[in-house]
Amino acid sequence: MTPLLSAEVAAPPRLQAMRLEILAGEKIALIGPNGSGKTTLLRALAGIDDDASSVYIQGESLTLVPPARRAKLLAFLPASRDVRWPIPVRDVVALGLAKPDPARVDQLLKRLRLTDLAERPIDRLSTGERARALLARALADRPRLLLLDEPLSNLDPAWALRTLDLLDGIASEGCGIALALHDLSLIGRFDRVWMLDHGRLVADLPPAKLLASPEFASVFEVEPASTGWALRPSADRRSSP
Ligand SMILES: Nc1ncnc2c1ncn2[C@@H]1O[C@H](COP(=O)(O)OP(=O)(O)OP(=O)(O)O)[C@@H](O)[C@H]1O
Repeated sequence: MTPLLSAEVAAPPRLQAMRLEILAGEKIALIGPNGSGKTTLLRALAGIDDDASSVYIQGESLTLVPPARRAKLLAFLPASRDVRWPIPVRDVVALGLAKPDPARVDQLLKRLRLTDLAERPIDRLSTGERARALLARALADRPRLLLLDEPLSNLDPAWALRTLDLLDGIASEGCGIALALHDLSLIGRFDRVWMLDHGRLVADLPPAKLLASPEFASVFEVEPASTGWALRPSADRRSSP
């Protein structure tokens, strides 16, 4: 099957070279400790930084397509929820569309339960509400590939699950998704996991295999416990401060 995304990433010194593919309808969880390179990788795949990466979506080179076509191919959601402009939520969502489509904006506001907040300036929303509004903007033009940097991090448990359900529906229509997250309990919702460590792709595995792999044990200093996760015994914990 021809991949939806085909990329050779080269973003030294923060990322080592890696070759990546995403199939249509595939959902990838991107995990790794703080500073391992998740944001850098998503930005490289989105063609944001001026690096030597080569990214093809549906066979089209990201560096060659005009901006309007690019918006149809991919959307990138940054991890920051910081929006300083007092723009109404409705208008923020509309910014995700190449052509005006008020019906689509209404549909997304309803889907993300933002209709009552539609006229409120986005800088006067809670962080989680703002996260939902920014996600709505990313989804607006129905891009083929979604690159989402920690979209669940400010959401309450119900909204994290609703968002995953929403993404399941979008993936079932053929959209590819790569999503950075820290909540390891959610990786079972994804088809594959890319695990980064110090800028290197150290595993590309289905979730169950990843969790059982020696790479997981060595990269994350945690292990499953009755309370969720527990720190693994390690030299730095054994020594007194
Ligand atoms: N603008 C920058 N210039 C130089 N180094 C940077 C810059 N931004 C990030 N870095 C470094 O690149 C490395 C990867 O950062 P990146 O933000 O991609 O990590 P991450 O996995 O997304 O981390 P987190 O889980 O904390 O969000 C880190 O060591 C970071 O300090």
